[in-house]
Amino acid sequence: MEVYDELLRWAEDRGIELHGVAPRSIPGRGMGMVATKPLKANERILLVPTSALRSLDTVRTQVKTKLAKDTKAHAILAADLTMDKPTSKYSPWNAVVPSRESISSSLPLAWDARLHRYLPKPALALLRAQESKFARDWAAIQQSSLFSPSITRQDFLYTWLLVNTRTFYHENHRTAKLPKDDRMVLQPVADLFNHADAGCEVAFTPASFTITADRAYAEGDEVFICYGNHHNDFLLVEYGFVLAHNRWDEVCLDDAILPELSDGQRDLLEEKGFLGKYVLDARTVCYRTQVALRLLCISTEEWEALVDEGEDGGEELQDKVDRSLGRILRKYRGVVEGTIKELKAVEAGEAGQRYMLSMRWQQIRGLIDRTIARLES
Ligand SMILES: C[S@@+](CC[C@H](N)C(=O)[O-])C[C@H]1O[C@@H](n2cnc3c(N)ncnc32)[C@H](O)[C@@H]1O
Repeated sequence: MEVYDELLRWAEDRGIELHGVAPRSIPGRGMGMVATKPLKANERILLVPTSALRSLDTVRTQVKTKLAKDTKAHAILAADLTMDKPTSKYSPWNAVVPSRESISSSLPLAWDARLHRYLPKPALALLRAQESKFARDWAAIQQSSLFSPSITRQDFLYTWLLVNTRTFYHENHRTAKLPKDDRMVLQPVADLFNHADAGCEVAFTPASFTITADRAYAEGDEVFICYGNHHNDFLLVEYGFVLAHNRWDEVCLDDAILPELSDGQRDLLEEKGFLGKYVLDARTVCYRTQVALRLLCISTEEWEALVDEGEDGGEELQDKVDRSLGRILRKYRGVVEGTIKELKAVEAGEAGQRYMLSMRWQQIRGLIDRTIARLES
């Protein structure tokens, strides 16, 4: 625990206040914050003064001057972290952030690319977007004379992913003029809070960031914040984990529904703005799915009339739609089962990465099973 004691001393020197919480190692989650005494709802548990943030205002002058003017904040912060030496003023913080191995094991961007095809569709789309952001930022580093000798792609990928998983949204008079995705800061110590689908309140003013208990916690409880209302495909790609219980989780049904449609039906759905992005959550299928399924149950003319009038077609049609959904989900369940089986035979990547993918597909299967059971009840 020595490095954490050192971090806390360093944090105190910078005006960071912890009240009733302390960092602890949490199995399966790296480090996390734990209540060191009973906490009451609305009790302030952390304060980080703005002066303690690592932001565009604190990066080295050479990073600012040598990178092109349009370089994104993500790349600037990552470049600045890459330049930290063991003697850096941030070394107590650098000593506690996850290792290179832990980052590259957990985040799909750093995985063996042969595993990417096993990501669910929304996760793969997020990964492709992340790949192009990283390529843009890596190009900015390579085109500059910032690093001499130059750094490797792996060096930069590590700090880029650290920034990806540890930054907080922050606005000041300067960043308010920048695009939203450039308004990011690193917060030593606050970045040790893990995520849950509901958690403590995070707020900022020009003077500080604060974290306030959302409810009472007993001594020893892990205290979470919520990184956002994210489904598990998002958490997997952006943060490298999935939650076992996630009220925001959802499953994309495109691969279940699109194959059921004829070319003509797809064209029609596209024309009306209802092609794809079909989503199932714990309670319901989305409106887009309801509209698309109706096209499988009635004539094109009847369907167009319903869509144009914004009608649902009544109970009898809803029964047909529910039966159609049940049939499609039972079929898609077979596809999901096939992916889980296939993953058992895959040798690419690490066992833990394949386990994570398998766990995600099992969650998808669970959501499908619960929906089938609900439709049949
Ligand atoms: C802001 S950091 C939180 C502190 C981090 N656990 C550490 O050891 O430094 C975010 C990272 O923590 C991990 N994490 C956060 N919440 C988690 C959770 N509920 N389950 C598993 N890992 C989690 C993920 O690796 C994520 O990328």
